[in-house]
Amino acid sequence: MSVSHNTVKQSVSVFAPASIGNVSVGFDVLGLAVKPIDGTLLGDVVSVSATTSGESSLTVIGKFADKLPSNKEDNIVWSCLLLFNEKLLTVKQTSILVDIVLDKKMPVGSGLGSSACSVVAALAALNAFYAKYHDFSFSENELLKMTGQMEAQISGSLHYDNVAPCYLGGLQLMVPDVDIISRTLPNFADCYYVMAYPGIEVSTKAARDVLPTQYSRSDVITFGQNLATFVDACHRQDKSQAFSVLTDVIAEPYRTDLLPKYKASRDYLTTQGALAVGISGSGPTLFCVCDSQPQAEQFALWLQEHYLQTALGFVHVCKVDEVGATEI
Ligand SMILES: Nc1ncnc2c1ncn2[C@@H]1O[C@H](COP(=O)(O)OP(=O)(O)OP(=O)(O)O)[C@@H](O)[C@H]1O
Ligand SMILES: N[C@@H](CCO)C(=O)O
Repeated sequence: MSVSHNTVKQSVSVFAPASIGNVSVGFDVLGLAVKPIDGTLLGDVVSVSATTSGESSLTVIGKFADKLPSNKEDNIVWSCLLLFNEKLLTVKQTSILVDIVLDKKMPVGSGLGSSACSVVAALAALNAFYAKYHDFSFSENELLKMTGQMEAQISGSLHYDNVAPCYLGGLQLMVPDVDIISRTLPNFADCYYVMAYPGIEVSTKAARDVLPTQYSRSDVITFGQNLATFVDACHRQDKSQAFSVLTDVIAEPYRTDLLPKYKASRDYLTTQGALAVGISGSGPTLFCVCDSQPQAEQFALWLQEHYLQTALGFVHVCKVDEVGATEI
């Protein structure tokens, strides 16, 4: 046996998946992690390694690297390192110097939880790196709080509906309890989620600015009834009941004008038998639910032809990602 004298570089890589924020009935309080059935990594990857230069660095690679600010201080991954070090300083009176590589696979302003993918992959990778080489890690809840803080910094408001499913996997319901933050709901194992990103950008902030500040009593009642019925149906595994109420009265009616071809596509897919169609997060990605793979593939082809608007667009047939952020 030969013995290598090269020192093995201390390194950790984490993948964080795309997610559907809101899931139509849970504005800011429901989110679902998804993964393409063909094995495509739909999400960001962050690698953290021990630095040899005496100072931390950030390198951004990947298909959508050029959509991010060129200045590292404006990249949310850099803010994650600063926050992680601030917390470390508080509990361990120390901080780390690392080289970070962000593989930006997710389009920005897509409705797929792009900033959440970067935030979750970065904080989970830093935490795993510190656990592996320094024997300490923040708890799941502490880390989740940090992801929320970073998501709020970038989007201007604190909502966990992308970071929670991205970190924890599955279907997540945000609860108003800081010691819990998010609960995993049962989802429907035989369902497919066709995700169609048209290739245009809609900023979360702009899509929030078009929303009313007040709602009518009838909308409030419909919202509460749909969300409660959906959550109850998930627990009872009553698929037809769950998807029959997947109607958004809070955001979708005001956002459709920002999404060319959305309304016509939703109407077509619904008449063709989709269980539900909605806007993923703040758009422009459309999601369509069905419980047969051939039908999902057929809808994917249709969306490819009718919903995409630029060469950057794509369609994926997905299932629920039950795992969330994972070391690769
Ligand atoms: N690593 C990063 N990933 C994504 N956006 C980043 C990142 N670093 C900085 N940004 C900036 O943050 C802003 C993110 O905007 P926005 O909240 O609309 O995007 P998003 O989180 O990608 O959207 P969505 O949740 O709809 O996928 C953009 O201006 C982008 O340039
Ligand atoms: N709940 C958020 C998701 C986007 O990050 C919204 O719809 O504005």
